[in-house]
Amino acid sequence: MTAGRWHLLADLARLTTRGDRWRAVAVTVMALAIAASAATIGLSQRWLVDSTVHGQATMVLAAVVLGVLAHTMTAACGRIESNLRLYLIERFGILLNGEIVAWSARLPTLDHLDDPRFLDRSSLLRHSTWFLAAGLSAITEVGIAACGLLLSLWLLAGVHPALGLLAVLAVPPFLANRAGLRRVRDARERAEGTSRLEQRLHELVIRPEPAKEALVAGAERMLSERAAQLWRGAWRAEARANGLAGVWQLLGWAVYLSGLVAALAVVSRLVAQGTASVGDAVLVLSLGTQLLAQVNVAIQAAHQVALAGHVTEYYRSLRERARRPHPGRQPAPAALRHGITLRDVSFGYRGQEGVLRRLDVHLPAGSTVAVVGLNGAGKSTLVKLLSGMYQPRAGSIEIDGVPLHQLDPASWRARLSAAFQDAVRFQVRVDEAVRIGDLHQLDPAAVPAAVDRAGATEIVEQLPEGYRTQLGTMFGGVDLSGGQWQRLAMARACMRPDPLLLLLDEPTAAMDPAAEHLLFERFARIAADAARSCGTITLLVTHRYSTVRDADLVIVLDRGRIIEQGRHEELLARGGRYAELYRLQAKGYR
Ligand SMILES: Nc1ncnc2c1ncn2[C@@H]1O[C@H](COP(=O)(O)OP(=O)(O)OP(=O)(O)O)[C@@H](O)[C@H]1O
Repeated sequence: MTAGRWHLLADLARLTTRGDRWRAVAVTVMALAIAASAATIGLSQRWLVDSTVHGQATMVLAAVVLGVLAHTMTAACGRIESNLRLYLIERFGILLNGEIVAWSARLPTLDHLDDPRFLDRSSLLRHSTWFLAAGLSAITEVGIAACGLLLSLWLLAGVHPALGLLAVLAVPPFLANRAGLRRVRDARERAEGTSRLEQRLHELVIRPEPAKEALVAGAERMLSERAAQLWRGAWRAEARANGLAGVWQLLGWAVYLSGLVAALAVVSRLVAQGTASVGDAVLVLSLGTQLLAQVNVAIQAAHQVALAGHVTEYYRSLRERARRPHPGRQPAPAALRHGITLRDVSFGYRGQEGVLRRLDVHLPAGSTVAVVGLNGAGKSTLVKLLSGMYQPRAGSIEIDGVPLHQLDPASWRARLSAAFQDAVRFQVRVDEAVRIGDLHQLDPAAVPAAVDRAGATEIVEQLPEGYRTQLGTMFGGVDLSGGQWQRLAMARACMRPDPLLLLLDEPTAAMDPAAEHLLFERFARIAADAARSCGTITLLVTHRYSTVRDADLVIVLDRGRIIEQGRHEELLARGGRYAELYRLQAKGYR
């Protein structure tokens, strides 16, 4: 184990005991008491045998009392200790899980969510909180088992120094165990990607939205069989590694057991020669078998520590990533005065290039900007860059002349409002689903006002319990139509009173034309008010050209490039790609 991991385990040890120091101390005391009583049992047995041989009745009685006390202490302390240990492990697991989720959510951009390595590691980490927690308590267990071992060896060496060699024979089971467990750990790590895929396939069959497509296509059987196949594959690989680890362990134990048999032969000889008592032989038998148990405990605990030590590397890297200060310190401006300027901006997702190429455009403060283009042109990607979810690979985005990466990401996001085509269907109460748009708004009137701005009041009034209606059937609530969900998403986007940038990425794709028309009329008024008060820019991504006629600026994207920009009339008059697409769509409606 590297110094870094020890460092981290020490960190985690502090975390585990945080707020529960006394329980942690109690566990350690109990474990020490168990280790001491194991040796006492051996001693009482020797005492019992020797006093019986010498006919010392009082001593026999005292040895029996000591033995009973030691056994009682082992049983009682064992029970209390294991309960306390479980309590600490579970408590720590909850704490750690909360931290992992909070750290992942704190990362300022989204590119880590496109990285399978990151996803595998964080999934492994979330599945391993028990290992981490158990690994920590295992550190004390290893220490205490080592103390117990030393005590037993000291007593054995007291009978004959050669018996102390049993300690050396405990090394092969340790090494064999380590080799086997390394295989198990590697198998688990290799299987993590497969188990994520298996989980995903499983969700496609058990969740209502994807399940309807799977059912229509008749693919549900194929999907569940594929999921089961993946699960079996991952399980077999782990089972194989476990089997091999078992073989290694057996080999290690075989070495130790031969040593124990040899130790018994030595002590029998000593008894025959009269240099050791029968009690000594009983002590060797008792301690030798207990030593076996102690070594076993130490091996299990060392296994836990090794597993925890490995996963802690991921824990540390996630923690460091979440704590790394963002270079952006400046707060977002109170109002936009000039606007947002993209200078030679290029971008590609992980391992890709050319999703956006050399964009140069100025979005004036207070304007309404429409972005159009064919599927895959890069429209949503532009929205993600403007919201700071991803950073340009080249060029810069400037907010009133300040590069976006110099702004504090939280402060910039607090001044954004957004509604997306694939809006999240929050399965919570209606008022909560809307309030998520701005959790800082404490005024109870803010939710109905936002719902009204999004033209969704009628929808809410028709629900059985109005704003208190539970949404989504997964939790016994009501389901909405696609367009109704989108209206709630729009209401969420209306929660912030003074956004600097209102991002609408095909927010009305699921709405009927009448609803869309009404909504855009309302939004035009809202945008105009916001533009007057703080220079808000409204950026609308759409495939419906009829909705962009009134925009101050239309940007036409084609395979990541801006091929045209200007007002609707200018672009029509130019007779280029925009005019072609506009006329094509208008013809379809005639
Ligand atoms: N998270 C991602 N990781 C990798 N590639 C992505 C990701 N998101 C989008 N892309 C790719 O980037 C390109 C642009 O996608 P984008 O969603 O920006 O297009 P769009 O113009 O909004 O398309 P549409 O009109 O279909 O919504 C596409 O080729 C897409 O495959």
